[in-house]
Amino acid sequence: MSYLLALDQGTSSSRSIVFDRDGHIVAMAQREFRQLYPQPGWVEHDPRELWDSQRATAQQVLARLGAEARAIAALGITNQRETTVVWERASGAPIYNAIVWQDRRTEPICAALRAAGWEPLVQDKTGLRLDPYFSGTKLKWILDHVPHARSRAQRGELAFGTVDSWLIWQLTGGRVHATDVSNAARTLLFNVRDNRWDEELLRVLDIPAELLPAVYPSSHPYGEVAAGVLGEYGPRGLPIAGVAGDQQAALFGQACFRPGLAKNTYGTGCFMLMHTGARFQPSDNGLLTTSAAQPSTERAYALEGSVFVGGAVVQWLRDGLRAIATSAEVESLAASVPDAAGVMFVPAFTGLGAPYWQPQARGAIVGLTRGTTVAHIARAAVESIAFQSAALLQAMSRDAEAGGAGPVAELRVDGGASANNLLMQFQADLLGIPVVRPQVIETTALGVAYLAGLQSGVYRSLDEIAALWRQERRFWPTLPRSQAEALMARWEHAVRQATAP
Ligand SMILES: Nc1ncnc2c1ncn2[C@@H]1O[C@H](COP(=O)(O)OP(=O)(O)O)[C@@H](O)[C@H]1O
Ligand SMILES: O=P(O)(O)OC[C@H](O)CO
Repeated sequence: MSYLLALDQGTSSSRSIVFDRDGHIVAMAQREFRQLYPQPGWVEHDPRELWDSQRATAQQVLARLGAEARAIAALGITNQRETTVVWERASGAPIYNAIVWQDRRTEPICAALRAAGWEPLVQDKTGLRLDPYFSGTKLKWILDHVPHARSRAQRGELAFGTVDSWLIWQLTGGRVHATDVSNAARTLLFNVRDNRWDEELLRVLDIPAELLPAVYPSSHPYGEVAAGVLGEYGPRGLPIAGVAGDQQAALFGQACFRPGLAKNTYGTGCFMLMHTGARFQPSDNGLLTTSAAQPSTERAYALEGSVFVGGAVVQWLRDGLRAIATSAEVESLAASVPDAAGVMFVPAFTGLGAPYWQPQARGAIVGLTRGTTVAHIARAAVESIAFQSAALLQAMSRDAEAGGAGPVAELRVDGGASANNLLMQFQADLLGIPVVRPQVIETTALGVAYLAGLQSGVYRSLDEIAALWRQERRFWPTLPRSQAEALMARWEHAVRQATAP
């Protein structure tokens, strides 16, 4: 029996999961770490805590397996994307905290670059936008603000990495400085058409090339875990064989390998990705183009849209309004009324992401009457997750049609909030296509386990992996299309109210 170990370094916790060859979970451990908010709009992690928490969970699952840990054929790494770490090559010490993807401090840098007319070039080469979300301006900020950082970088003394590179460095005892295409694609520095760091973009952002990691396919022999790093049960010479950004890993774990196959992850935010095949396809509808996980040197792309506040709206009901005690309770509260009675909730707490890109928007609850109860607000909150996701899928479908792909036939779902049946049914009703939940919703970790398994010979083909995908439940649309369209029109009206100056 071959096992695969996936390290999933997420925004709020580090997880390690061991899968068997059929994609079943054998052991799992999770640990949270501190979120640091040094100033409004700033979000940081301590890179040492990311590594310590990740290592601790890996050691925990290995200890749980004991002698069976020897059956682990390979290790895969998947991670929160864009988050930026710079460290000293000699000592391995970070020179600044990790600047997290949510951090907005580099908006002035982005605004200056937009004003100088760089956005079309950036979009054409990277598929991204000039937004603080991505690594490039975060790296520039560190080089601009940490004393001597740029000159030290030019002398080759420093290393930059997204979280995958940081973990690879630690796991290999500082021997390997590398990343994969799906992570490099989120930096603003990587030309996703040619799969290489782009000299012109490096010049525009004033980034010395000496900082950059080597870029490999998502299935690749990255190196071996150094002796002792994973404790007494760490298998000797364990190969790091798969690396991918978490959303691309989830697309892979959902077996979306062909154009038109799409998944939506319902976590704190929502991330919808649709595979678009081997051709770079720009979006005309406010989405990003990104590299999908690439198990070989063959190109693979996806369209991506992110909703900033997804399951987080439920956390707000819990912690802000104190309307529920646990996130799961929202389902019964929302189900206690037949509908939201005309209430629309636009949870634009931190602006709106794709396809609206309205950083100044703020939350709005509209359509209140004397009859409105907390149950209606809870229902509208749950529905807002589906409305935002439906707007993404509409944009994606328009792009897919323009690119010659057929319509999206079904939406595969995962993430914590995909457990909410009411939400999933409403999603299917709005979309007019089936919403399909797999048996394993840890698809991020599963995806990178598959990538590592392809490299290490546990799997021989994508078909073999696709055959392992198992449906747990399918939600069929039941609402007449005219009613769904009327609801979407009311949603768009509410969005306009939330974005009005
Ligand atoms: N039954 C539920 N209905 C709606 N939202 C839920 C439910 N259970 C969890 N959530 C939300 O899902 C999110 C957690 O999902 P998870 O996939 O663990 O997120 P992340 O990976 O972003 O930390 C939280 O925002 C939580 O409020
Ligand atoms: O860590 P998650 O699951 O919130 O995902 C974060 C994304 O990768 C950010 O782009």
